[in-house]
Amino acid sequence: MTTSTPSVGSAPTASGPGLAAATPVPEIHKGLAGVVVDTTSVSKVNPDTNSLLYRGYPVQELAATRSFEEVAYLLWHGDLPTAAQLAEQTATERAHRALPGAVRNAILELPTTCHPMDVCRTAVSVIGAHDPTAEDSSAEAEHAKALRLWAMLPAVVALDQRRRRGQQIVDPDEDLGYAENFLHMAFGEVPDECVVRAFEVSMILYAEHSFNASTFTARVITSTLSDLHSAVTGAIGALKGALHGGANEAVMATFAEIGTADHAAAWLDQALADKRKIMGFGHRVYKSGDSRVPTMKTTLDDLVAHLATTEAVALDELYDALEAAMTERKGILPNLDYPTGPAYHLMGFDTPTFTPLFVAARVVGWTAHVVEQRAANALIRPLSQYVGQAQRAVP
Ligand SMILES: CC(=O)SCCNC(=O)CCNC(=O)[C@H](O)C(C)(C)COP(=O)(O)OP(=O)(O)OC[C@H]1O[C@@H](n2cnc3c(N)ncnc32)[C@H](O)[C@@H]1OP(=O)(O)O
Ligand SMILES: O=C([O-])CC(=O)C(=O)O
Repeated sequence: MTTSTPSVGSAPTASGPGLAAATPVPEIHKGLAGVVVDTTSVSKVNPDTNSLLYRGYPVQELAATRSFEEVAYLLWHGDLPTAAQLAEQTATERAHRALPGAVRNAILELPTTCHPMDVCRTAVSVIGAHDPTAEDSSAEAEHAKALRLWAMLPAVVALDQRRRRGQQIVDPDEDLGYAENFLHMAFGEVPDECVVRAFEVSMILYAEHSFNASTFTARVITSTLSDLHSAVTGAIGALKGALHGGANEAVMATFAEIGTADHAAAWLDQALADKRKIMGFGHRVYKSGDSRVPTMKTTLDDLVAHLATTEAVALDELYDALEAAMTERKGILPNLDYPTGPAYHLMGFDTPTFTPLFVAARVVGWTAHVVEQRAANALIRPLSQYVGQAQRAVP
């Protein structure tokens, strides 16, 4: 429903259609912009220093030196794992990679006309329905469920891409690390180390980002004392939108529309004249660049140099040309979805699979927030300013 927008600010009174003359106008924070709603110790996004810390560690350093498995442990437990802790987590993760038959069948029942994010969302819901500990909200049970869900999501994403391509499903390989196994299940082989590392870096960078829209959704759902799978299912719905995770898919659509680097500036001028949002640019919190982009862009450049195909080089040139034009015209910089889109394309993923890859990474952050929200819960229920009809009698 569209209503007249109340003034944003702290004007003391308002008058207008249907409002009593002296109704006080509260300060409206449209989109909750600038509002601090709670504390968190999972990650710190600092737009002033253009930095992102996971449990205190700079994400760039983690991406350069650590595995995604180690980063997942860090986000869930607050500290990097010892060798024994990592070994225990790894054993559990590898033991839960294969999808239960009911989950696999539920995915295979879904039409290939639906978006892969719908498949992810449905799969998590089915996994929850079959989990005998679904209603156990102790921190221990929540961590165990989070770990199993994280272990299963690569199989969900890979299976869905393969069935859409009419390919045989590839079973997980317990001898491979998380990233290698994910790529093995998606493509039937483990690609070169450069590709594996690029994929792993993207997973680390995508894993967590404080109170973004999908994480906040997970926290809202948790705040009602609902269960972890419901929280993740809702978060997937929030991530799907093009203003959030769906932008990595939309970036490739933009590149396809532009074609080649020499068309980027003219395309952008027309798109801005048409008041279009340019996907992969801008951010609610960072206003002078997304802290994760330099790492992911270097990773993309490494991938392009490694592949050294005409297509890869042309895509990188188009990337640079659109970024340069957008910076010059609007001063709006890329967010993480801008380099991950072309990187996933060059790795061989189908474009609609990009946002499910984000899901597979962000499930770590979401579930860390579910546990944190539950530990110090308050029902999340903001207020609104009513701007509809004044009270009237039913005729
Ligand atoms: C991993 C992630 O989820 S990162 C985000 C991924 N999303 C995208 O890439 C989608 C494109 N980007 C956007 O739509 C926005 O930048 C958002 C939604 C991410 C953040 O937006 P907000 O903080 O709400 O800022 P808002 O949309 O009000 O933008 C402020 C101004 O910059 C403009 N602007 C911001 N981003 C863009 C963009 N990508 N293209 C064109 N203009 C933009 C707006 O039009 C607005 O201009 P105005 O003041 O003249 O009206
Ligand atoms: O923080 C945000 O609003 C969006 C984002 O970059 C993310 O979720 O990674």
